[in-house]
Amino acid sequence: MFTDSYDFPPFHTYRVSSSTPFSRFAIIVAGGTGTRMGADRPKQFLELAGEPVLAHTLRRFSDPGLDVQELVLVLPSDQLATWQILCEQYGITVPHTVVKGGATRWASVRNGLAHLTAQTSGVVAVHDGVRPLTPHAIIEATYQAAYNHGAAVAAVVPKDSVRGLNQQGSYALNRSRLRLVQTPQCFDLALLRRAYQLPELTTFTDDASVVEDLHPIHLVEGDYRNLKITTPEDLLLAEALLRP
Ligand SMILES: Nc1ccn([C@@H]2O[C@H](COP(=O)(O)OP(=O)(O)OP(=O)(O)O)[C@@H](O)[C@H]2O)c(=O)n1
Ligand SMILES: C[C@](O)(CO)[C@H](O)COP(=O)(O)O
Repeated sequence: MFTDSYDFPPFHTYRVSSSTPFSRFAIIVAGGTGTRMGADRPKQFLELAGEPVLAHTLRRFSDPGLDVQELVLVLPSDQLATWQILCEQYGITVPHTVVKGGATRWASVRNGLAHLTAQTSGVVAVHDGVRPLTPHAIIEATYQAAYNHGAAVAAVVPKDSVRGLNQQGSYALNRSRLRLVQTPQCFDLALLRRAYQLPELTTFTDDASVVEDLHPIHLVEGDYRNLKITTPEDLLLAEALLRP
């Protein structure tokens, strides 16, 4: 939870906090093409510290301490064979199920969720395949917060000043009231299913924006190291952060 004066109140409790263990699932979305990276292949397959970006991400979620029961990996529909080759080449043995992605992140998440039909209850994390550095504590805290509140996403305070745009030019925004949203984004399974039955809107940029009309989103303090690999310099930063 954030502790500054603009902390979001815990709007209402979706489920009372308890030490009862709950089932955990994860959907790793890696169905994008990486246009902003401009590489010769989707950025999730690029090498980071000796192995594909996606291998790092999968390993974070397969940490036995998290006890994720089912790991679904969503890939571009024309890249399934590539991933199989990479798994053999790099000896990637993390147990996971591969699902074909869609034209948008929303469609990829929906396809991943459709794979969890056998599951009746629990908390599901949606995580960008291109966030390979997420600390264990952030994943755990987001699962726990979603168990207690129904919907929880990791977010950080902006470090830079922020300006909005208008017809005259631009104007200052109060950054203490803003948060930069990361993944994981964790949800009660039934809630996420309901949200993804609604039509896709062009305003959806993440899962919180899909769910928020149905349920308040609880923010968990994220981590500046939880980079999303988007443009070439992000890969350099990630390499530096992984250096012992
Ligand atoms: N149709 C899509 C689009 C995106 N994603 C995934 O959503 C995450 C965040 O998206 P982004 O960083 O925008 O990835 P890309 O869409 O690949 O990048 P770009 O927008 O530069 O093309 C990534 O792990 C990406 O693979 C996905 O699963 N399916
Ligand atoms: C989901 C996300 O990573 C949260 O910050 C982000 O919204 C993805 O946006 P992108 O435009 O697909 O990179």
